[in-house]
Amino acid sequence: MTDVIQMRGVAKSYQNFQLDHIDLTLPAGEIMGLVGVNGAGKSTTLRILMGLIAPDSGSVNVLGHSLPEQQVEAKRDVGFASEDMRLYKHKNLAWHMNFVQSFFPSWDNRYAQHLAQKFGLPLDQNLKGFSHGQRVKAALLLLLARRPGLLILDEPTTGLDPVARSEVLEELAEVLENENRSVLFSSHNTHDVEQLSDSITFLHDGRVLASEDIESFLEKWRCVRCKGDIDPQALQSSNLAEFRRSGSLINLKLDNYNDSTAAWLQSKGLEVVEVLRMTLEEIFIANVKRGRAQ
Ligand SMILES: Nc1ncnc2c1ncn2[C@@H]1O[C@H](COP(=O)(O)OP(=O)(O)OP(=O)(O)O)[C@@H](O)[C@H]1O
Repeated sequence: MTDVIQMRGVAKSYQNFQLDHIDLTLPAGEIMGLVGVNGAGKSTTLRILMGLIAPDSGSVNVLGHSLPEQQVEAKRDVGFASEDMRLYKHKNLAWHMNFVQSFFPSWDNRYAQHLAQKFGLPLDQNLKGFSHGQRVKAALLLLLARRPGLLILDEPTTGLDPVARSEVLEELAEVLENENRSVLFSSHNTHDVEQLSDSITFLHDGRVLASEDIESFLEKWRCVRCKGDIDPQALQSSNLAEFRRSGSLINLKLDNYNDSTAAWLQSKGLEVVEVLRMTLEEIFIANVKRGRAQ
């Protein structure tokens, strides 16, 4: 399988922020969520991939094209949507469809009509009268109908109410399920990512904390409740993300949990009371806490 995105050692410094040697790989046909809190560096990473920002160092390859040298070729087959993508409020959706079609020979008009119907978008109404959710859907339609080989979406669900968010996600999930699409999208929200993605990259403070398929994350992380008294220093391990006393219990958040972990805890004098699976949100927070401590 070929990779549609390869970033190697990409760095970018701003006055108060540093994107720190980012390695990112997206295999063809996969959907990856880039998750991080505000200011983690998600937009900067996506903008570097679109050739909108030049990195200070490192290499970037998109759809087999080296950036920035071959960005014209790369962009032809990439659909990029971000919050600052402007649609013309005084034109209707049909006008926008014609407009995009005139630039992209790959435009699929039947598919565009199908999506307009599916998203419930009127073709003849000026976008001024569209709700925010309708505008997000219109922007997605204009991207998807170009049938790009790679979609890069910067926080596609930001600013949507819960109902519109769930509609956009459901429709996007359905559209993507039926197509062999490669997608990289950013989000603050692990629930959005869980619905859509095959894999997740957690970004924090300009660094990649972890990057894996969702199943692996869910398999490897556990919250372990133990009885006993122990100095946290005695449990120091790169797998321990959190140590918290709660009454007579100790709560541990552990990465790379396996059969030998309980035996290891017992050897430290702890009695394992309960082992719980963690949600992706809990795993994200544990990753951030561990990242801060390192
Ligand atoms: N042109 C710039 N000049 C200086 N600093 C910048 C510039 N662009 C971004 N930054 C800084 O880089 C950091 C990362 O910003 P970025 O927009 O990539 O984060 P993000 O993860 O997308 O955040 P959000 O979720 O809030 O959109 C921020 O601290 C921001 O202030």
